[in-house]
Amino acid sequence: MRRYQEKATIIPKRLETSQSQQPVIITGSDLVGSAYHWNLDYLCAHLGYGLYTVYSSTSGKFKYYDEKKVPNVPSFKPPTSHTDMTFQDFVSILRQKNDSKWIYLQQPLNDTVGPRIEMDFKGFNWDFAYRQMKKNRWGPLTSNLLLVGMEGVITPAHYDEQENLFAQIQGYKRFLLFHPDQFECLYPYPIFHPHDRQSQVDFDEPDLKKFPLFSKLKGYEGIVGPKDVLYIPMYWWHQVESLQGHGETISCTFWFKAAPTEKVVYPLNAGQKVAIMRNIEKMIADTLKDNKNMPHFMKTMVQGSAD
Ligand SMILES: O=C(O)C(=O)C[C@H](CCCc1ccccc1)C(=O)O
Ligand SMILES: [Zn+2]
Repeated sequence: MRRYQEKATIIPKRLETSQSQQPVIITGSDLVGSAYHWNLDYLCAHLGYGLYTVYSSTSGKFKYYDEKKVPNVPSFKPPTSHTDMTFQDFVSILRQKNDSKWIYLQQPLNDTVGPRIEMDFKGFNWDFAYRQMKKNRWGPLTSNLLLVGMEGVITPAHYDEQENLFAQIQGYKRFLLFHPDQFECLYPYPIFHPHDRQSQVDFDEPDLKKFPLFSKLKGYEGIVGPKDVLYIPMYWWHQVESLQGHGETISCTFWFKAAPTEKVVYPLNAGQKVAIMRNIEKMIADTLKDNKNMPHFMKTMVQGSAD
């Protein structure tokens, strides 16, 4: 956890998820056992010639942004660019070792893949995946994202709105995870901002004047290696780093929709509060139309009610 807090809680290792929406590193699941032999050469030979989205960054950090929201912030400067290319082209750029250029392939697995990859994909331990889905009452599986990163790439702190079984195939990734109730310490961007769901705090140079509560952050840390599966509960913040010295990383995510909320039980849990805050923020943004008034409007709303 380096400078972020004195000591992190180590993410526990288990044989499967527990029903408590807690992060665990699952060992021995063989969730992607049929892909343990995946490496760059094998993927080059068998992925076929479909196009893959490859992000590039000058800083090694790949802060996700929603292109559809860029018009909302005229001054927004995208921190990464992306192009679509064949996997073969991606690997040849990767092997040029041009260290000023950081690249990161992030592509949902689709039916353009060759027959060998399709066979490997069919060979995933789907029983295990569906057992976790049923046990935790998640919604349906939505997508499998193939991630191939240079060593050293970082995905800065953000949260996703789906449950995630994150399978590591090659290389090592350090995860920092933070419970949704650490919301106040991570200063998310406004919902209308392209960096919605991302933290405004640069973990390497935190501006503690602007983000004082960041120094109160308490989190979990875990390193996933080949064959490990990390359960990232929905709404949990996470930052991911491909560790130097272990070569490029290959991962595959299994994203599931949220469990349908049957009866709302009070008190609400932290994730439900995030969902409600997001809905309210969206309604206000839609009503105000002009996002500039948002901060003042919300401050007035809160301060006006202060007794
Ligand atoms: O699996 C996760 O949730 C991660 O954050 C893993 C992360 C890459 C995420 C890419 C991504 C793209 C668009 C939206 C959300 C995430 C990594 O491994 O570097
Ligand atoms: Zn994520």
